[in-house]
Amino acid sequence: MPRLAFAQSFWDGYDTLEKPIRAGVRKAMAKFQAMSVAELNADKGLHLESVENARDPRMRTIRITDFWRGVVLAPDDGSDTFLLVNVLPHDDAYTWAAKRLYSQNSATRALEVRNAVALDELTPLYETAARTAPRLLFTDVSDGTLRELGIDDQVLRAARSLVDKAQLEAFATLLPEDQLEVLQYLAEGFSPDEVYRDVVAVRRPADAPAEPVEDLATVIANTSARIRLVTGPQELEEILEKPFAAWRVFLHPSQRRVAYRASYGGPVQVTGGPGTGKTVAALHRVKHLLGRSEDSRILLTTYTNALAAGLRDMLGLLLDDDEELLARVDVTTVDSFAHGVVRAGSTGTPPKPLGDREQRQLWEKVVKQLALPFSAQFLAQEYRHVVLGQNLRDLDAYLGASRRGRGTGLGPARRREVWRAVERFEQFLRDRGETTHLRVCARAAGLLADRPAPYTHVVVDEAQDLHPAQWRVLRAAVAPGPDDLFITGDPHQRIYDSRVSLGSLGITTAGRSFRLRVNYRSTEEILAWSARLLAPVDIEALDGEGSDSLAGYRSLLHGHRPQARGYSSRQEETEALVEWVRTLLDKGLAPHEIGVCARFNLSLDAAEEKLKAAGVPVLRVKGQVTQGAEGVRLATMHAMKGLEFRAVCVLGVAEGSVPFTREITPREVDAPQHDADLLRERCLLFVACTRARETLNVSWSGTASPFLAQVS
Ligand SMILES: Nc1ncnc2c1ncn2[C@@H]1O[C@H](COP(=O)(O)OP(=O)(O)OP(=O)(O)O)[C@@H](O)[C@H]1O
Repeated sequence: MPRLAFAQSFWDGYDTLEKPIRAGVRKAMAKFQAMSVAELNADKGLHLESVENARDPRMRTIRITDFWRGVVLAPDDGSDTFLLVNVLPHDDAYTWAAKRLYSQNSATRALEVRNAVALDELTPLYETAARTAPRLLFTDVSDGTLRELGIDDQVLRAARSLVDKAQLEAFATLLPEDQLEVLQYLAEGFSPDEVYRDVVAVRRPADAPAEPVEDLATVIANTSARIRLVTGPQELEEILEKPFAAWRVFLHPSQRRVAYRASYGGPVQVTGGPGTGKTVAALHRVKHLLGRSEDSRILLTTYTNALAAGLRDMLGLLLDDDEELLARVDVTTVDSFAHGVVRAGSTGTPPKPLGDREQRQLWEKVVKQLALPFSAQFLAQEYRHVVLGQNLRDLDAYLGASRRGRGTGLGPARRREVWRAVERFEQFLRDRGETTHLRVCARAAGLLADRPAPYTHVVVDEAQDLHPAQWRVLRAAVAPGPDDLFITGDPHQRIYDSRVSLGSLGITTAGRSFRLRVNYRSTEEILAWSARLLAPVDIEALDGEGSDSLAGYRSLLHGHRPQARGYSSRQEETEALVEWVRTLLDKGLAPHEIGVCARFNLSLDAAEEKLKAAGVPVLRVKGQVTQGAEGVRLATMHAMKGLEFRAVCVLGVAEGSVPFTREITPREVDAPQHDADLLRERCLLFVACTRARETLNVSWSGTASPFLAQVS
């Protein structure tokens, strides 16, 4: 019996096919599992036929319905794997198939596809223009180097005709996948060695013979990043029945490498810009760790309860709702976990954690009572960054502590005054039966330190915002050793005021740090626009050592440029929002595929009212997102973390609001804190904008936010 495989190009369109066409696909595919090659060729219903004037002689089409045909790559070398590459209306299927050429990449050994006809047509035009260009894109890379990286004759000629990155992007949909990625990395300025390591080596099979083996079945087996092999009728039924979630199956090689490495010597750090599949990598790591031993117990954490609920659903999907496996994973936030530990270790009612605003009020009371020369804001920050950040328990520890990163110097006399304030603050909390989340974390870390670690592995998503007190809980939840911590995060998305040096907390990732660069969520236009928001600033690395960058960060998707527009009044801006939402709904977007966000809940109230009045269903996202409920999602910028929508409108990006003046410590009070506050607000806008998959609309009334100066 022949074997059957599905290319990613087929899945890209599968979910949008109508029911009868999907049924046709299932019926046709079942035949591939039931008949011999000779029977397939003779089957009248399937009508397997070759494509006239095809660039690839192995191209065939098959009947799906009267009007739809499947495009199949058929082996002609005696091997037995058929590959379904697309399903299209009859005429389109033939045109598409005739232009495509499948080939094996000489370096990665994977199967790639190109639009050979378009490449032949376009290259000479670009070559003519290139003759008079002052500089070509790949001047500095020799033919020999390009060939070692898998570039073949046709692609080499095209590459030599390009003058800049924009032209490379214009070729992107025509070029073979792995070769395109090699060229994109080179165009970003990565050295050939780095490109070999990050693009070729991660794909090339470990046991690849010196000379490529060319039979189609072997080449298909080398292409797990883009092709799914189906082993039996049950698997076929399952994958065609369920909505297809590409992230479950087709990992980018850089994702697969980090998630499925058998074992690491210690903590691992995976960074990458928004939408690069860090959460997906974390989930696959959980799957791998569960499969390694029946004794593994895993803590999977993320930042908010809403995100934890989303992770739980995704994990269920990835593990096919296997109850035994799911029972071995706790998915929660660090705070909830810490509360659980403290609750289990104490009798009586546990103290109630206060929110930021209530804590600020308490600090104000302290300042007033003790008549101190500090502001409540200063004390709250000192307590958070220095006292809790370093887990200082008494005056002596505080007197000797480093206050790196704090702008105002404090001599011993001043420190004594601060400590008096700390003691008074904590006394207030005790008297009122209250606490703070970070104090609960400090307590939980202490309790965990005295007992055997409850987990064999801890996987941390959205790690960039965790406070040292939260890291201490995670450190204590698993014994130091191989595969203890797997950490994913993006320092460009830091939106809370946390500063960490992971090394000083016993979490060293040196030699085990990886970066993801391909964005699966947003179009290149949205990414490039959003990345410019961060261009003027330096971003500290996730582990607190050195800085991070978005070099090489890119998307394979293309679309419209984001719109940024100012209005003369709030009312006009809200009216434009309603119009924008209506246009998207008319285009066929479902309400829940549209996200509207703003810095303040107040701005969302106005938007909600206007949208409702226009008959548009809306749903406020606060904490948990109600599953299944329909409505345009309205969320503050903070609540947008980790979410994504086909279209996003960021409202109210005006001076005074973004950055929010009240949240910015005056420069004269504390210069480093002032800069940190501004950076946090800038990152917040970046997070909001990078939630958009296809459409991004940014608006304001009055004067635009100063952060928009670099992008428009
Ligand atoms: N290998 C993949 N194939 C297809 N889709 C993928 C893949 N990896 C990730 N995605 C999709 O890309 C989107 C972003 O992925 P994910 O949420 O894991 O990224 P992230 O890096 O954690 O993003 P952020 O930092 O912005 O929260 C999701 O819709 C996810 O399903």
